[in-house]
Amino acid sequence: MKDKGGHSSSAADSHHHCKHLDAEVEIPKNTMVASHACGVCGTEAALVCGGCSSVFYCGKEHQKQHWGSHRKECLPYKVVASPEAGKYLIASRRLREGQVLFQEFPLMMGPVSVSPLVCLGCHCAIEGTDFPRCPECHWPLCSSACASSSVHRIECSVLAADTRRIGPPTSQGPPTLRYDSILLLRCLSLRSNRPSDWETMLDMVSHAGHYQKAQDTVHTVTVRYVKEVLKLDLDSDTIHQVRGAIAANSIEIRNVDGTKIRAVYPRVRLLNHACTPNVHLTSTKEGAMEVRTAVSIDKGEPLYICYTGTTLPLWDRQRILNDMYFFRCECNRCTDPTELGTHYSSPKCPECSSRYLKPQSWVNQTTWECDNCRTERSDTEIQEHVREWEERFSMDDVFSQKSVKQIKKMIDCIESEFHARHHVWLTAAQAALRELKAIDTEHSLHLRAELWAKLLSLLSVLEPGLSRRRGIVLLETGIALLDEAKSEHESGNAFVPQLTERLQVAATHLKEAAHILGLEPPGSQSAPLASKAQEKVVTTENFLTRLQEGGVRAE
Ligand SMILES: C[S@@+](CC[C@H](N)C(=O)[O-])C[C@H]1O[C@@H](n2cnc3c(N)ncnc32)[C@H](O)[C@@H]1O
Repeated sequence: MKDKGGHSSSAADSHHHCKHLDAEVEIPKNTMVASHACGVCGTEAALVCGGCSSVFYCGKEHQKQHWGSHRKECLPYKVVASPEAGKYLIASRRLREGQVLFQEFPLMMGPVSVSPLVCLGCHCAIEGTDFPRCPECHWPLCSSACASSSVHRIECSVLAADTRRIGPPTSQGPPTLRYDSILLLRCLSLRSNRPSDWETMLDMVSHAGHYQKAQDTVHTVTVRYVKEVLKLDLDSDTIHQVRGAIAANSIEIRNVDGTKIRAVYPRVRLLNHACTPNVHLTSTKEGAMEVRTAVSIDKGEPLYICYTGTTLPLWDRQRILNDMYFFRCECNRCTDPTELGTHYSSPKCPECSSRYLKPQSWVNQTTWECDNCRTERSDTEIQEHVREWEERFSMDDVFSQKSVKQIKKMIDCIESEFHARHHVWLTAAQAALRELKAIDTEHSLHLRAELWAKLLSLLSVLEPGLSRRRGIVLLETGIALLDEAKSEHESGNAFVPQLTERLQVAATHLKEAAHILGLEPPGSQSAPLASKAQEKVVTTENFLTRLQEGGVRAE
């Protein structure tokens, strides 16, 4: 856990200013300054702002003079590039945890590539079979009014060229790739409607060449539909490029009704990937994306989000990154054979049972080896073994009708086969917690508290700092400890020092939960959870006070 600092934001800011002016403004040796003019007097500049590297000064005097206005624009991050990772954002000064770096609206949004029926006007799911269609292009809508929504107007006349109605989905059914063309058409429309956004679109990394080479079905069908059926007046290369850019840069978000849609953002798209992210994304209720640091970040460190989900095993993360983003992840977690001490993807050695097998490299098709008895297993064997266990425990009803004792026995059995931080353990623990919620015995409360605490310690490694998910797990762990303490106290068997200790831990977790969830943008779905965490802090502290006064009664 990172230190929370305890500075007020204004104190932290003023600290940045001083450091910024006194220590960070020396221009790097190789920087060309001849072509730059001082941002104040226009004469030749010798210094660059160390914060954003975008404003130049003839000397410190003018830099100090300019800071009053420049500080509002001086960005805490900047864009750099490398041959291996392309362009990406790095911290341009030390960032404290929980700092909002920027908020921005999408360049464009639209349905996910393969989607169930969704309205092209408001992006809400279309229910039932008797839905209206746009009178011009015949695509399904949730209401006739949505035909005239500004977002649907972008593509409607182009879609209407499909007079044989090959594109519009005919009825409710499984998710269809026909929706893949919608965001593509919207992004292609930027060319004539919003030239500077079109430049941004063309600047995005596109893996179109890979898709074409692999004859990717969705990519091929969509590009052919746009070119050959809709007869869009654009060369095929540009259509391929933009479709590839959308695939590599769009982010899945939730529409107001919870439907999955996707959006491309001008700056968020510059965030590279790591399997343990250090920045956190949240949608605001106005539809902007807020980018916030999850942990404190040193100057020069890249800013990372996780493209795959932090709780997938090693091979699933690598497969997604390889197949969709075309790179091999070499982050701290993927290059550490213990995955930061969690052994998240590895089983116990089947021969000596004293160690966990470790991948010999982080690529697929590796071998896994025990560093005690040197037993080896192939990647395929390991994945199959883990998958078998996972299938048993990923079913929703795996623990239904089971007693607390039976649930505990099944979890113990997993812990004898895998590390207690393995993802099979996580899958099972989540299913067990859903079931235990409905069982109100002391035994159940005890197991709940134990599982939540272990889950929290795992998540604190996989997704450290101020992520919303970690906030929710802190809240649940705090509540579980509080409930356990109340129940023990009511039963009359409680040992007060032990109870006090447990309540103190609960209060710490709940306070942190309230802090993390309180950082979510106003009006977001997490706002009620922040209030709930705050209420539980009060309950826990009252309980503690009464316990210390000796006249205890649990609420
Ligand atoms: C959303 S873009 C990120 C910005 C991108 N680097 C650029 O140059 O525009 C995703 C692409 O960036 C590259 N990328 C992202 N994270 C990476 C990493 N950790 N290592 C190597 N390449 C990475 C991959 O090409 C990926 O498909």
